[in-house]
Amino acid sequence: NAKIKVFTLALLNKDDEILLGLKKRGLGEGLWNGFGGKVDPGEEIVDAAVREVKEECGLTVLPTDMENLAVIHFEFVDDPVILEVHVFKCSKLAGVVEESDEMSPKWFPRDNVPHSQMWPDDEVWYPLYLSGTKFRAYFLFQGYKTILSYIIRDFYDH
Ligand SMILES: CNc1nc2c(ncn2C)c(=O)[nH]1
Repeated sequence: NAKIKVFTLALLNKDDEILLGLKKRGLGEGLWNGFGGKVDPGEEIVDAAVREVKEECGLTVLPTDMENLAVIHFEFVDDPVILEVHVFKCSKLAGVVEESDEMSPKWFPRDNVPHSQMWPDDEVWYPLYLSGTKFRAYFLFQGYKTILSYIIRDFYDH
């Protein structure tokens, strides 16, 4: 009785930096991550991505400037809920970065992010983000720290 929960994840970059947020509560608390969250019922995924960026770091992004990078499915042993994370990247940002209840934002060099304080899967697929390769991926987790197995297929359009 698998149930799919759809999330967004936006990787915002400017020149050679990426904006990450330190999650203050909820799923991924204490980890640095891109900005995103749940997609509301009836909401377009890209619109949810735009909404979450605004809510979590104050920046305004146009839906047309959100580039689809990946769809990643996360399964957790003994948990029927599968997370379907739609990863976007965007480099056309407007507004001023603001701290929110959810996130403490900080700019990092794109090629030097704090992987030891990020989701373990990020280290696996982050090089594809840096090289701009579109991909689909599946990760099987045991708890939130251990990856039991994963598959990465490039160019998820087909
Ligand atoms: C489970 N790994 C994982 N989950 C995420 C991520 N971003 C949002 N969510 C819910 C991520 O990077 N890894």
